Amino acid sequence: MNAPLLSAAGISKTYSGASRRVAALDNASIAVMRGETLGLVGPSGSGKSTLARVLLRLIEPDAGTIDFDGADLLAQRGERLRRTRRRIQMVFQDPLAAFNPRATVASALDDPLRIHGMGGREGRQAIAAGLLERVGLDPALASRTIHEISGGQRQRVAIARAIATGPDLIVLDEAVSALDVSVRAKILELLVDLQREREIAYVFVSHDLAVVRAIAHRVAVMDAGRVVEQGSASDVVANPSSPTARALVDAVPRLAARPGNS
Ligand SMILES: Nc1ncnc2c1ncn2[C@@H]1O[C@H](COP(=O)(O)OP(=O)(O)OP(=O)(O)O)[C@@H](O)[C@H]1O
Repeated sequence: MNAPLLSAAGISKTYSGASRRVAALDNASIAVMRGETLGLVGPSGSGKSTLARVLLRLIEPDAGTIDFDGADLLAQRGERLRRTRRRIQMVFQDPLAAFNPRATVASALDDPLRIHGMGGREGRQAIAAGLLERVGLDPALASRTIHEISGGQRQRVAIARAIATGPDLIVLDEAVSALDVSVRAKILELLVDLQREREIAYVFVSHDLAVVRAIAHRVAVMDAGRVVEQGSASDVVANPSSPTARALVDAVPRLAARPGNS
């Protein structure tokens, strides 16, 4: 069997505030294969976002190891880490928070290309136009500000920015949760198409099991900072083995009623 693209093992993280300590991750482990989508589900506060941010090296864990494509991710610093960052991108729930709202779409796309030294100024403009087209946006949107486009368009720009550097992995944290149902379906379709085209792996964090069921090959179920169950998306939905997964499935009657739907 092939080695996973990313494998995180024994990850623990405690937040220490002035008055209390929160064990957000407690010995959590996941693995993601190249080109696959791992759905990360669990109740509110179970540690999904913290684990996503640990994978992106936005939060340093207290314990654990992360292997990314055969290298120790947590040991990487400086130029070595910068090169890896190009290969692990992110899309978050609220693109308004992720972008400077007064920046133009063109500059939002130019940033990662410039930072990673991809193309000269004109080359980057052409790449950005191609990216916009690929995510289903009119390249004429390039001159608008992030503030001036719709939520669905913003999320497409976020996806364009994420794929700009040719990543192997994109971590998506509630990336479609704020979108209405029809826009959500189109964005999920785009993500699936991009994955097929470019063999990108996704870690797809969502509180919505129905959405995860639609996009993920495998699912990891989190509770209280631990991964309590991992399996194929159809198995976890049809035969949840942990009380946490059972509760998530029961909360979506439509899913429980259609276990054979794969
Ligand atoms: N910066 C922080 N400082 C202190 N505690 C935090 C911080 N971020 C998260 N926590 C706590 O850590 C735990 C895990 O939070 P996390 O956001 O990772 O969970 P989650 O599963 O993503 O939740 P949700 O689905 O509600 O977004 C929660 O108890 C949360 O209150």
